[in-house]
Amino acid sequence: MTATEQPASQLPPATILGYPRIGRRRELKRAVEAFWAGRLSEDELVATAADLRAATRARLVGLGLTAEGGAVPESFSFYDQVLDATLALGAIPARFGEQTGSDLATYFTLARGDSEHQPLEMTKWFDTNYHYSVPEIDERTPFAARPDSLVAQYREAREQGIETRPVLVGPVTYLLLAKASDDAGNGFDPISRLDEVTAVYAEILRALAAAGASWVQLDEPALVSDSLRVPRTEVLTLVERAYAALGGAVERPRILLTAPYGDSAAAATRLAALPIDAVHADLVRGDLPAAALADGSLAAALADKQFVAGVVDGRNIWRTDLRAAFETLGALQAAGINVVVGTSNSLQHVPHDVSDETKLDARLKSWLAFADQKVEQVAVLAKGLAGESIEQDLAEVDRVLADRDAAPGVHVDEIRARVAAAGEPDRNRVTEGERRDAQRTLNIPQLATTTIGSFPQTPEIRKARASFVRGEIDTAAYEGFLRDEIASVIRLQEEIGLDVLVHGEAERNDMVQYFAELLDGFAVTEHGWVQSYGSRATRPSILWGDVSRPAPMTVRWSEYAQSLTDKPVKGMLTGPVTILAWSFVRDDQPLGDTASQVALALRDEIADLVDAGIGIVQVDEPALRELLPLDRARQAAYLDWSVGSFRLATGGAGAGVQIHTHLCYSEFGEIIEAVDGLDADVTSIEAARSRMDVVEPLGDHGYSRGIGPGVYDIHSPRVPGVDEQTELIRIAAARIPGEQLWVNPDCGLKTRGYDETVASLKNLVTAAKAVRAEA
Ligand SMILES: CN1c2c(nc(N)[nH]c2=O)NC[C@@H]1CNc1ccc(C(=O)N[C@@H](CCC(=O)N[C@@H](CCC(=O)N[C@@H](CCC(=O)O)C(=O)O)C(=O)O)C(=O)O)cc1
Ligand SMILES: N[C@@H](CCS)C(=O)O
Ligand SMILES: [Zn+2]
Repeated sequence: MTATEQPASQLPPATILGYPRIGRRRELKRAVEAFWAGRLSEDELVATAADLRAATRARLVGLGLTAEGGAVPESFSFYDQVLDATLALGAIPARFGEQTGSDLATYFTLARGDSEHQPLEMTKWFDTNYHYSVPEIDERTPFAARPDSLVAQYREAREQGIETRPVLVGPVTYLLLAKASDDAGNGFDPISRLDEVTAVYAEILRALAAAGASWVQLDEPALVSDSLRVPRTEVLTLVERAYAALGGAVERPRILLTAPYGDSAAAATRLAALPIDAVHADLVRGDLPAAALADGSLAAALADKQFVAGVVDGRNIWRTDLRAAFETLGALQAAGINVVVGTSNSLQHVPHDVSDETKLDARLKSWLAFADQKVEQVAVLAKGLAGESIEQDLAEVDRVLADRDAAPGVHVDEIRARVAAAGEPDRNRVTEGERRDAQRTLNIPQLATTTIGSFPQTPEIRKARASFVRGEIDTAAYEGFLRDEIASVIRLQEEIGLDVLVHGEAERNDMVQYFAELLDGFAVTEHGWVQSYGSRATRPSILWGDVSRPAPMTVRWSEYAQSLTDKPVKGMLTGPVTILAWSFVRDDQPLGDTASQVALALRDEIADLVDAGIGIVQVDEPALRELLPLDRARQAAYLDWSVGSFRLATGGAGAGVQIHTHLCYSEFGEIIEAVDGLDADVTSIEAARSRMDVVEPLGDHGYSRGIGPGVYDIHSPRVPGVDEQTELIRIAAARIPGEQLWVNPDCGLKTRGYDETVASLKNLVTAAKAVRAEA
């Protein structure tokens, strides 16, 4: 039987794990934000979402997925897939009280908070730049199946003539990503409630089966991570327990269990033995166990199920090497495995469609594949597996890959020679003590106050930039606008009484894209939006060639800001690791090599800033933790090149130049050694939400550099009072000497409004003064 003649119960030969849900023109963002602003009714929002889903399904079928049999995933979300699971499980934390509005109103209250409730915390989803809403679970959290919206979406698709596959975060991953709520007893771990939660999943599956769903997809990326609370071997045992129960349920759709974002090889044979119907593995970042594949034991274990081979990369935008992927698939099929062609993970991390890009260089464009093109690739590979000739497609990709390799700018001899010549001495500054002495001329007070860099990106700033991009205002008008903005931000900081000022980053559309636009080797997109969290998105730049800096990037803005004040103004750069993490990077050389090129460009920028009279330069690395491999075995090598690239960027700064860095979204305790290794003079970190928990490991570690644990949580419009910030500074000051301790917010202020920013910063300065006076 060929793959096109699968029995009805089989998953069709091509599928993807998920698709972007924000819409090709960010229709969902606009609708959701209009709803929040009261400009759109709930019915209108719901209708817009339904239209988007219908368009997505139709497109996926148009691109080659089968309309029947569950090939099309139903992976829509209004805000976040983990939050969707929280609602589907009825796991509303008690602190939100009785929610009397609609389900959607409750959903957004959990996501965003309201005047009485802090929102659920947001944190990074595995090693991606996507953020999920962290479930809060305790011994009493109620669990009750709420499958209504999953069932409704499935039915909606059926009415459209498409039989979709509902997608849900699986029970083990859900609980391992959850945190114990503040009401939980000491030592409580949400995973202790796995059996109850699994029973609720079984009910959800029953409801889907009753609605007619033939397949459901449960995502268990916890299977590939060494960064969770329990060791990976135990995750596998938990998965076995949960799926033995789910698989044994009488009324259920067929279950596809996925293991995206990493290597599940060590678990493969045991996953194959689960009483479910299909398993997936990410074959881009991981493998199948070679020995079990060779001796036939894996195929034997998989005999009663399908295997979704994640050979098309859902994390980047390059055209897949179809010939290599086809060889992998062919070998699996030859080994007797019932193969379905799939993606490594959900395509939610890539933009919609390359053909939307009208300004990209045609040659570069021919190398790219966004979500739609990846769906087509999956479909082509499936045809090949079914015995159709796809040689033309394979040859076309061979040609494209060769063209990419030979294109001007991809390998630039001077850049490579400079990287090769960079040695250890270039990564080492003089000792910390010598630098501390040299930096005394900066006259930084004890408990110095500062901010992280950005001031509010007001609608006026965004509008001015949009007008400039559209050609409605000229360069002089736009730059005049930015200078006025900088002048006003400097004036404001002087009035507030901050010690170390910033220029405010008004000129930046994004802290990575801004640099990518000014560096050679990068391209930027018009419509390549990727969801970062909720309604917010970024346009990751495309790092396609060797990177160099044709001209200074930030110097004139920092120099202008410094000319307006006697206080020190920090220069503000994004570090090499973060520039890589938040871009789509080339996949034809080790990341460390690419990072060195970016680092050298930044090194030149720092030299120019210093020449222009800037004495303090902050190099942000909020993504340092994010890129830490999920697989422990690969972490040391990562830390080596990532820390090395930061040191290469900053290593040219003289002893008197104070280098700052900033990290947010970090489990700081986990990477404290790496942060120490950065050898920055001052590091600001997120700490307000965890009430300075981080200070403890710092004290234990004997941390001797400058440190600024955030005392103002910038994630919500709430204004932290003087007392609250004083208390946090006191906690830090009890552990960290005043000359080492900096007082700052958790992160940049770009998403905040001016009213709350000014009030919060005034309180911050008052609080710092109060604690200074206590010394
Ligand atoms: C610190 N964070 C960042 C991450 N990744 C990045 N690449 N950058 C980051 O800063 N990851 C971790 C966190 C995630 N946090 C955020 C926070 C905020 C946003 C966000 O607000 N995104 C905006 C888009 C920002 C942007 O690129 N703006 C551009 C384009 C603006 C735009 O949409 N223009 C409109 C027209 C505007 C008008 O006429 O008024 C249009 O094109 O239609 C700019 O400023 O020029 C968002 O809206 O989602 C993201 C991640
Ligand atoms: N300098 C940046 C860092 C964000 S992580 C900002 O202030 O927005
Ligand atoms: Zn930050």
